[in-house]
Amino acid sequence: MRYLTFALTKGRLADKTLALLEKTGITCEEMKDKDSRKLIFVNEELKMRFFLAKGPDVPTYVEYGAADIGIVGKDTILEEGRKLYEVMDLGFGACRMCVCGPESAKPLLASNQLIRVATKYPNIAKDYFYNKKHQTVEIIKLNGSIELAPIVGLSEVIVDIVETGSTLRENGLKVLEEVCPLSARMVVNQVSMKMENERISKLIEELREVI
Ligand SMILES: Nc1ncnc2c1ncn2[C@@H]1O[C@H](COP(=O)(O)OP(=O)(O)OP(=O)(O)O)[C@@H](O)[C@H]1O
Ligand SMILES: O=P(O)(O)OC[C@H]1O[C@H](OP(=O)(O)OP(=O)(O)O)[C@H](O)[C@@H]1O
Repeated sequence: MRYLTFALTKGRLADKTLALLEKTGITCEEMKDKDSRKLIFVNEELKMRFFLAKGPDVPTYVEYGAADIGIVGKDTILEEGRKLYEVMDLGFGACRMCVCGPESAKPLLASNQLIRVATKYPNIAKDYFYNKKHQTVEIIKLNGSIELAPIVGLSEVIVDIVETGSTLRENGLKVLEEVCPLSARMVVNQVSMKMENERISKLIEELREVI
């Protein structure tokens, strides 16, 4: 039997991902050691391999077949636009992709004026405004602390993740429009889905039972 390889997302989603896998009996104790610099972990008994990667890299590993299965946020799946199967909503990591800004930016969203949109998600932002048949927007790519942009005058609005709403509140910003709900998803390589159908289907069933 060949090894089934899992690409898991580092950071916020990691602990919940490992906890969920553990509920189905998929364990990898070594992976919990936060001080370890080891990159790949093997469970010989289950014939499975696991590694943690930056979110945007997870769909890349899965599309190329370097990982059979990935666990990653829906935002990253949409942004990366890779060829893969999204097979399951895992429920955790729930948040929303939103257009946010100061209340004063609301009329701009309904006008024909060109607006600047700062975001870590340029493809999601572009698609959203294109589908809304909105006026052309200028997308400004940032890598973090996106809420700063309208405060310092870099953009009129932002497209970003909202979870509790605290970051917006503490910076005098509001949700102006909702783009889509988000959560962690399981994704599968298109060839692996055929070649390893039995093992992957069994895994999906087991995950369904514990979610
Ligand atoms: N409040 C939140 N903010 C950001 N992402 C969230 C939030 N809640 C859940 N998520 C999910 O967690 C993933 C982001 O995880 P994390 O915050 O570790 O990465 P990141 O901040 O984008 O990475 P980095 O720190 O490398 O820039 C998102 O892709 C999203 O699906
Ligand atoms: O609604 P909230 O619960 O406040 O969560 C949303 C905030 O969390 C994320 O930022 P993150 O902490 O990842 O930092 P970053 O902006 O540097 O990416 C996101 O980009 C928002 O800024």
